[in-house]
Amino acid sequence: MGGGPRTFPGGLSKWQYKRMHEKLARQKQRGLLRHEKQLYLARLRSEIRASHLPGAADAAAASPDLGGGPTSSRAHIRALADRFLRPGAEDLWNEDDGPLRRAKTLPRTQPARSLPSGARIVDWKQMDSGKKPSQGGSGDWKDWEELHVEQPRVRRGTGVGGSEPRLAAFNTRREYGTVAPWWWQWSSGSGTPSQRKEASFGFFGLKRCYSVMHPCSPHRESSPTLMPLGASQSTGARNGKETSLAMFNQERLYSVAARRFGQKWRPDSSDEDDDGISTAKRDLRFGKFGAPREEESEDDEPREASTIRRKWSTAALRNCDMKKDRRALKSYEEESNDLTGRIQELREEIRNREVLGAERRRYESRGESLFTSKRFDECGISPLTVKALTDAGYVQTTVVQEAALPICLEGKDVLVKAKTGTGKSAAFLLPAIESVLNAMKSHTNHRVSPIFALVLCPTRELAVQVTAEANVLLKNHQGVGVQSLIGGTRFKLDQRRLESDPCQILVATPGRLLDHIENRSSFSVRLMGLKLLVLDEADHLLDLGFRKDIEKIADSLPRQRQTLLFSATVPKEVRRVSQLVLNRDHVFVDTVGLGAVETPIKVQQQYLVVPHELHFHMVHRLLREHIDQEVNYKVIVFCSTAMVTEFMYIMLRDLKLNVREIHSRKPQLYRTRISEEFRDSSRLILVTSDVSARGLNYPDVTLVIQVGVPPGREHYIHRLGRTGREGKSGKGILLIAPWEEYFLNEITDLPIEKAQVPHIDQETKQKVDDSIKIVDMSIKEAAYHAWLGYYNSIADVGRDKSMLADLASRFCVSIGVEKPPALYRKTALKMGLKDVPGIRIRK
Ligand SMILES: Nc1ncnc2c1ncn2[C@@H]1O[C@H](COP(=O)(O)OP(=O)(O)OP(=O)(O)O)[C@@H](O)[C@H]1O
Repeated sequence: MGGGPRTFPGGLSKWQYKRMHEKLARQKQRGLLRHEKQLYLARLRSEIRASHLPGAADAAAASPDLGGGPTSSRAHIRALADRFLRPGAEDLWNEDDGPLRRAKTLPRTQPARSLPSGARIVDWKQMDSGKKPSQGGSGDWKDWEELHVEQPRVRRGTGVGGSEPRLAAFNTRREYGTVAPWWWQWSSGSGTPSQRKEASFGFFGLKRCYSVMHPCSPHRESSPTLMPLGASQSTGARNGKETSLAMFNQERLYSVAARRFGQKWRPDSSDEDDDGISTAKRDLRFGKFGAPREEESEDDEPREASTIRRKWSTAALRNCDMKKDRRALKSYEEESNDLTGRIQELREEIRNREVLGAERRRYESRGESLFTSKRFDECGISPLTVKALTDAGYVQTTVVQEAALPICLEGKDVLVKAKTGTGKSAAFLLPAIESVLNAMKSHTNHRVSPIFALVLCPTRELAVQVTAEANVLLKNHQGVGVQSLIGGTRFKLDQRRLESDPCQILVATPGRLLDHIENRSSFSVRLMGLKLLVLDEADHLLDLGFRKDIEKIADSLPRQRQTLLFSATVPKEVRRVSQLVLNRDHVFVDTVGLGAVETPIKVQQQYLVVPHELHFHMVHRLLREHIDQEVNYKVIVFCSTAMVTEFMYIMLRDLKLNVREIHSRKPQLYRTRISEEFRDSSRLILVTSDVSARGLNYPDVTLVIQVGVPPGREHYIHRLGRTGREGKSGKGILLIAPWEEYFLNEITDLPIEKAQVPHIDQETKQKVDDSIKIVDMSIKEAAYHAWLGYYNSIADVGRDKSMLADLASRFCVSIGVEKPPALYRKTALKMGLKDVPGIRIRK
């Protein structure tokens, strides 16, 4: 394994080194966020303060931008607004920023699942009704067996079973969901909570795009934007088109924001004096967009405002916020030109959005048919590539390919979100090939053979798969090559391969790529010609575990390049950190849609709540049942850790099931061989860990079983996505213990149902118990340690150490170990498990 000359400074082991990096990355992320918040609040404070200083009006006239410094305050506000309010950035909003859609579409009596804007609204509803999501489950598994065996199928969320009181603490997410928005709590006004909630809905329902300025707003309480729903709607845009126009009207946002600080805003001239701009001009600016004028939507200064302003104005940023030079006003013609350009931009944005929306509606109305009517020969890609595509059976584009290809081929940076199994690989490989072909035309230096396109994948198997797909697409292009660079192979061999067979497209895993960058200067030189960088499974690559490596890699690549990010899941945090690699003007292509179900519609999703002690028996039972029903079965069983995977594999093999295993503890050659075998066969079961969760395209998987809670919602979606690919049907089962039900709160928007628990007869139970017995004790011990480490790292579970120890003991029973194996003192210390009852320490 490994093989490369990776050195770990300070004599650290690989794992210590990895952990240290993860910790540093976490700290860095926290620091960045904190810094950004502080900066933002400081800007706001300085604005308010400036407007209240003696002679502020004069000063404002003389020096309208009191921000000064490297970035002016208004420029910073504009930058933030740009980032958070551009079309498609809705998912960057925090839970407490309020609902995303207009209030009109969200009748409060409507069931949460049918609300278009999804989970956020559910939280508010829960808050309203004081209802809590179901917390089923009994404490004792023996009682449970009697109680649950013939339990009728109940849809989750309808409140089944009683909750296990001491496990209620796990429902932290639910608790967060009910916390009032921070700006709301901040409010100094009176009123009943429900009234204030109405007000907040009204505010965001009407002009959510303004709320980025809200933290500094000194007049929240009496602003007309805080009116009840009905009233606020009456001042909203008058028809559908106007609504969308108003949504994109960023100038208007800046203007309103500036007014909130007692200053005026001037489109596209953030640092300029706004004096002298006539109302007529302002009307011209806003009237054409169909949005109401500022005067119509913004209230006068409220009474409480001055008090709050005074309070805030005590914060001082001193001279560093003072603008030094006064800038010249733009001429009227320049203004008009700006405006015309802006209108054009807005029109384009709206058209793009309409096209994508229409495409998505078509996609959904076809019952999630994967393909569009657009053919590859209409996409502007090389005829030789089209020929290769046709040979491979690709004629029509899929939804994501149709949506992403034109933008990628334009050379723009793109972040693409599309469901699992919908053809994202081709959507980034085709632009990569085009980019290479273009670069080769202009490349004249034959001494070094540059790598023009680099694709990063989080796992080795995925990198191998993407390389294979690229090879298929390149088959008619003489002189264009693709290679993979993955861990688990010998570094020297990689080196020789790269030198003897230079490629233009490289598919790599981050760790091994970094080894080459850091240790081979000739390799870094080859990367200097890079034109295109792709991050497949981008959210994972930008996650804490990889981020440091990605940052280092990005630092060693040319800044003038195109970057494409692809994933089936794009959480908010990832949208934020994606700016590490994307340029500011990147496009976000979301073929899933905000509030839409993120999993393939044709995949039936169920969950089973079974005590830990019976998990292995239940997996065997489910597999047997599936094998009986499905002639060409092909099943993937996901386990939480590599060692639990190993345990499960040995047990199932002993039960005479046709089973294979892939996890990180296996040598790479073995992993690749098994992966290929599983891809090409049917009537096979693959037991695996999260190394197989993302991107891997195993055709015709009929069932995915997830044993225990996945680390997060995204993991659940990606694991499930191994079935129901290319628009086919499939089935997913999540097997959890009663205390793991907290996870269901993370996937409330997915169509998952509680399934009837199959009965396990005594004979089957005995058979499984016997197979558990034959597993080697060292594997059981390792599985226990790994299990403990896994759940300790999950915040919802790891918080209460004594409970964790208790649950781990129950896991021990399930793997046939009476007494929990002892931990090394150092490990226990690191995990915060020293002196915790139930945790044994090695002497
Ligand atoms: N235009 C097309 N025509 C026919 N088949 C296609 C087309 N595009 C992709 N496919 C096939 O669809 C399957 C899924 O593609 P791919 O692996 O790229 O999905 P994905 O969206 O990247 O999935 P994941 O999110 O799991 O990574 C593959 O078998 C691929 O060959």
